[in-house]
Amino acid sequence: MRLMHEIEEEEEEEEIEIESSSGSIVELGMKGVVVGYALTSKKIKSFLQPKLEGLARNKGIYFVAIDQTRPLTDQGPFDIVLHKLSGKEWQQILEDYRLTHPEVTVLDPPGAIQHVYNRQSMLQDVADLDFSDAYGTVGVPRQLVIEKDPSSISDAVRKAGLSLPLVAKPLVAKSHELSLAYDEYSLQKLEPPLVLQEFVNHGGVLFKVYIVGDAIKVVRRFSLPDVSKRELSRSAGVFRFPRVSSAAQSADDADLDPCIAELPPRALLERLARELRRRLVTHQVLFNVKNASFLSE
Ligand SMILES: Nc1ncnc2c1ncn2[C@@H]1O[C@H](COP(=O)(O)OP(=O)(O)OP(=O)(O)O)[C@@H](O)[C@H]1O
Ligand SMILES: O=P(O)(O)O[C@H]1[C@H](O)[C@@H](O)[C@H](OP(=O)(O)O)[C@@H](OP(=O)(O)O)[C@H]1O
Repeated sequence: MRLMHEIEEEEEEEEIEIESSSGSIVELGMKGVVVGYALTSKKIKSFLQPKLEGLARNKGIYFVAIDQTRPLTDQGPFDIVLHKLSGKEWQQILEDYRLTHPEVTVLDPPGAIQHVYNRQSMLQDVADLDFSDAYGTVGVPRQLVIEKDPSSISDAVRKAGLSLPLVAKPLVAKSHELSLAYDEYSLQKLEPPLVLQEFVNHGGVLFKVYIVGDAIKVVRRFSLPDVSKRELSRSAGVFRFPRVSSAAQSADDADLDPCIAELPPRALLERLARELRRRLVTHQVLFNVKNASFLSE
């Protein structure tokens, strides 16, 4: 991204006109920041809302839709390319564009996304943190990656010594996709590639932490309730929980026991954000924090 003072110094630069996503022609002069976006229609609906566009416009930030049927280099000029599309062809287009336009910030480069899309590589960074201080500890639940062959799962689980119930998540992250397997026999019903994690009782509440730059925002969400030994012994099967802890599950205003409702200490989040930012080369960090009982394990 060009810095404001650099833009101001470019005295000879011509004013440019762009068509904003609302369709109106915008004269940018020398001060605007143009964000070209390539998003799914789902993401446009959830993210690019009129309120955001208005706020951004007031700050001189303009969102411009990228036309995927035309070469990227023929569009813009952009200061930032914001995208959430997958596919090899699109990745190649972005990589080529980054080479010819090093002055443009691509959010995020395909290589950096691959790293956080895959739950194994993403969680490896967390496991490597070796993070423990006065405010708590951070770790990854005991887990196992199953690449293929559902019939081998129960053997692999036994060998790894994982305890039931087990949480199953697609290896390549798919938001809010989650299943819970209560018994060994049912494990063969799961669909690899996936990550199997020991279920961690956490009081039915979790904290979702959003970090962009120096800004940290924590929200409280309802989660899966604790599983007691008694319940485990009486339950069998695989249960899907596709929307667990999604935005509709907000517990921000719920009247909860302070023991489970207390937000994670700010100092812990700041340190965690700092550490992860060093390791994950993406521009945004988003992670879920279970409550104090999880952190103190
Ligand atoms: N090992 C676990 N033990 C207990 N509950 C878990 C465990 N892992 C995940 N959960 C529950 O499932 C939810 C989804 O967790 P997951 O790690 O799959 O996040 P995600 O799909 O990456 O979420 P998002 O896309 O919302 O960031 C968590 O919010 C939590 O409620
Ligand atoms: O609303 P929160 O709890 O923050 O969860 C988000 C997930 O973390 C994102 O992964 C979702 O985006 P994708 O569906 O593009 O992965 C995102 O989808 P959305 O942009 O359609 O709302 C959300 O589901």
